[in-house]
Amino acid sequence: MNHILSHQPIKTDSSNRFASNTMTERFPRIIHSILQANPTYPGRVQKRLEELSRKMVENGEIPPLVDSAFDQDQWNCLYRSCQGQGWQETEWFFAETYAYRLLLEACEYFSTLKDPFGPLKERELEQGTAFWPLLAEAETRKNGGAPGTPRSLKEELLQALLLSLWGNRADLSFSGGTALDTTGEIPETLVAQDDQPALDHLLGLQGASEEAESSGREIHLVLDNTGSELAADVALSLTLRRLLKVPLVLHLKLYPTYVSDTTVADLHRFLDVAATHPREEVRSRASAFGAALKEGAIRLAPDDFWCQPLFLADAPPRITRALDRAGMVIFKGDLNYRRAMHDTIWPPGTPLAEAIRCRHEAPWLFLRTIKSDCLAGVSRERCQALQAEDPSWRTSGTRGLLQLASD
Ligand SMILES: O=P(O)(O)OC[C@@]1(O)O[C@H](CO)[C@@H](O)[C@@H]1O
Repeated sequence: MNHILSHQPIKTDSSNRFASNTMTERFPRIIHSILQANPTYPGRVQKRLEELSRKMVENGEIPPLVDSAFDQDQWNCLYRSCQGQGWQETEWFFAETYAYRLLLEACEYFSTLKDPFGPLKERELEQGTAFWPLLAEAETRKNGGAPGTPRSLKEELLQALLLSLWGNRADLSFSGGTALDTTGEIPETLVAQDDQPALDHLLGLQGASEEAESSGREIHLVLDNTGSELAADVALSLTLRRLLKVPLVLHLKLYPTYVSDTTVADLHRFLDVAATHPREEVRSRASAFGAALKEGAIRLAPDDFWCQPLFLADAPPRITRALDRAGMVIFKGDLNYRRAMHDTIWPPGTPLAEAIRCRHEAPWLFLRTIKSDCLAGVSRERCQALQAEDPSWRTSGTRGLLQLASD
């Protein structure tokens, strides 16, 4: 069995093969890729990274942060939950998230602001393929109503949501990114699809003008990876603005983490490269997004909460207040799903509300390519059928979900 059902967060021990493998093999491979991508790191940085990798492989004790930093006290408080434990015998959500913070410390990020994942992110942008979702959005916008394109506002919204969902496959902490599926149809590879209630709610937010902001009709989008996924999320943002005329708030990571998770710097770098793309559609979409940022119709909300091993039920008031102001919150990706569902493998059929364990004023929509075992809200029958079809369905990144949690 790859995983054991329980009401507790996934652990990095033998009870969960994928989590255990993350700490013994996958994260050490990420450290190795960072060393290769940053050949000019001084010896002391290389040594710290190699030591971090060795400790993980050998199930060494998880170390505290040692360099002073703005968030050191908070992390040392969080660290107490695992003090004395080894990397292969603790909660996965904490271990993995903290490992990325230790990686930043080893790379002296806060004294150089040099993103250790920068070369990897840049490589994806240089390929040019990262901008493909913007071409798909431009195509839909141009051909609206033509044969084979969305005929209704609902269909167009759904196509943008699915483009964003499958954009989550391109995640450098999981793979080098794969082609996006933008057929717009709901493939059978979605294990849950609350598309109709989600679309009905989104349509109810339609605002004729910007007064929508005061009436709690903002749509909040909690971003995930930069590159291809960000392109799909920029396309989704532009579609939501064009069709619903609602203001958007994009939540991002305050500093680099999980290899390709989007920071404000990443978003501006993405727009700068898109502005010089050979395809006019990409340049015009980047320009439209930049204009929406400039006029305040799209706002950015970076926060280090999204870099910490805290579940949404334990979010600080500044985050809760912001999300409760929304007309809908759209959470992108696997990590944010884990954050909402207490990174637990809930018994099949467990309702989302039971897994989330906190009240939220706005409906929460999850657009996730499934890359880890955490799951809720999927029936026993569906789980059994998926398991019979492909035992790796929970971690292969080939299944997705579009789930709506409304209190
Ligand atoms: O949030 P994303 O980028 O979609 O996925 C990130 C992630 O969930 O994917 C891996 C699981 O395969 C984890 O190591 C990591 O937390």
